[in-house]
Amino acid sequence: MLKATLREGKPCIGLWCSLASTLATEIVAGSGAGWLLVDGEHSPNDLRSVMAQLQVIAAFPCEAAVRLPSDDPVLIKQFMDAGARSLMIPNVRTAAQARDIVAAMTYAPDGFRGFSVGHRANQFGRIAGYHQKARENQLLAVQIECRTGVANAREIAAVDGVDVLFVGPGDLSTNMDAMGNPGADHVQQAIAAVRQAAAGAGKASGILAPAKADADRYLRDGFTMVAVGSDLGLLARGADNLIASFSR
Ligand SMILES: O=C(O)C(=O)C[C@H](O)[C@@H](O)CO
Repeated sequence: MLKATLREGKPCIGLWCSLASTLATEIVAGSGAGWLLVDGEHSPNDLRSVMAQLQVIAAFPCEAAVRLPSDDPVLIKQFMDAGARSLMIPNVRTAAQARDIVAAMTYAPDGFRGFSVGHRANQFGRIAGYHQKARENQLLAVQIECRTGVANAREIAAVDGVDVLFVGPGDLSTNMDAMGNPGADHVQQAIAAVRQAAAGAGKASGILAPAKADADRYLRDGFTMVAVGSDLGLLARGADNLIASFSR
């Protein structure tokens, strides 16, 4: 399981599912990836399409992590009830925000996740003790994507219930006046600071790195939850390159 692997400090290679396609996600789930990110932020996904992708991923030894469009506690409740147990939340900037996200994922008395006796997450009431044990199997990856998040990374990493500091290289570089250039020196320094903040709190760090050289370097540096490509990128670039190969 992704959470156990990361807690052992071991890397787990993942892929990003951006096409909002159950079939494409099912194809990618068979790749041997340790986790898949089902994107609800920048992809035309909704609760039903994400649930359909969770259903197909369930057939594979691959953890489904769902990125929500925001830290909205109503969405956290709905997507967790639909079976998402590993969440990625974009643009987390403060420890207080991280604590609120954890609380939204947690049943009372430690949190305020809405209670329902039966849903997909507990196999419609068939998993005895689900509500009492739910926190044990949940994973929270918070995205650090701006200067404020980087500055607060140590405090965010220290929040109980945060498992991963996950760098969004596109947003981070954009928010650091280096749009589209996460390789800029000052952005790389920020990325390293996030990794170090996570490590200092005994937490994992993650990043999306579709270029192999970058992914290899981030893995060497100590990132462990690393996404190394996406269904969208593989299809678009693969199609482009195939057609171009006949026009030379
Ligand atoms: O900021 C980023 O980069 C990410 O969080 C990943 C992107 O949102 C992903 O959709 C690829 O473009």
